[in-house]
Amino acid sequence: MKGFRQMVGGAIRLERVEKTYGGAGGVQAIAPLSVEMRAGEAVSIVGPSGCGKSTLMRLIAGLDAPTRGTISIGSTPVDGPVPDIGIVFQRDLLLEWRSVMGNVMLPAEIKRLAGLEVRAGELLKELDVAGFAGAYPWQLSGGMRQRVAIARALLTKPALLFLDEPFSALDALTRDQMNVLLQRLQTTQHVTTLLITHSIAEAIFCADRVLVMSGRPGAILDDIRVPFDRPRRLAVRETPDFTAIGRRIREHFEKAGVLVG
Ligand SMILES: Nc1ncnc2c1ncn2[C@@H]1O[C@H](COP(=O)(O)OP(=O)(O)OP(=O)(O)O)[C@@H](O)[C@H]1O
Repeated sequence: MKGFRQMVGGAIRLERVEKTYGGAGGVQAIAPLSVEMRAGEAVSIVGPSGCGKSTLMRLIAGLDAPTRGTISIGSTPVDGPVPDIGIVFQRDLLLEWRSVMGNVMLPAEIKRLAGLEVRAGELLKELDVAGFAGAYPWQLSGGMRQRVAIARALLTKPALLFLDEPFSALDALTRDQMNVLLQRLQTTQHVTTLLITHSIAEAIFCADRVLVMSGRPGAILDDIRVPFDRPRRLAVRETPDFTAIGRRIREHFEKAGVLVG
């Protein structure tokens, strides 16, 4: 485990990565793209629908191979599924027949890791669902289910946490709560986080850096550092600096014609 942790603990580096589905004449999802993410950094990716955000995440996770270019994590090239990575999707993918604790402990069972019960309990507490450890997913609200999915993703202390539009199906208030919770987790869990979102405010609030993607084939239009201290309160969204970053992102989309203001 320690050796592996060293392997995935480093920076994520993409060099001239391209992805075309379906061979020559197929759908070019990612244009040649180079970017680096530091270990422990929280990065959001925001971009129009179909621009290749999920593709990019799948490539970094090693779940799909680039057509051209290279990806490495630390000093190790990504040439297959990256182990020790927690992934959260829009659908929580909880197993309905398992309790909350049973769902959170699933990665430990699959990887045959013993002694993670205490960590599971701590994560449920940190995510404010400790009182529901014995409940079943169908007894929980959407926001609570997603908290459990995040606890499950973090159980084995992954170096990387990837979230693909995790809060898109939640109501606005619950989504705000989840944003506060995610940025709190990023400071307590010291995990490199990659968040894909359609929400400009969410992208800024949750991250140290926002990558703005163009329409397909996806390229990086802008790379914006987010300067706010942590922990962050929602009120930061009303500050002039936050508004200015939001405007800068929106202008990219307006210029590209994907957002009419
Ligand atoms: N397995 C696949 N085979 C063929 N084309 C695909 C495949 N996966 C994605 N695509 C295409 O690649 C492009 C990028 O898709 P991707 O899902 O990465 O975009 P996205 O930015 O995550 O979209 P959204 O915001 O709508 O979720 C799209 O045109 C999509 O139709």
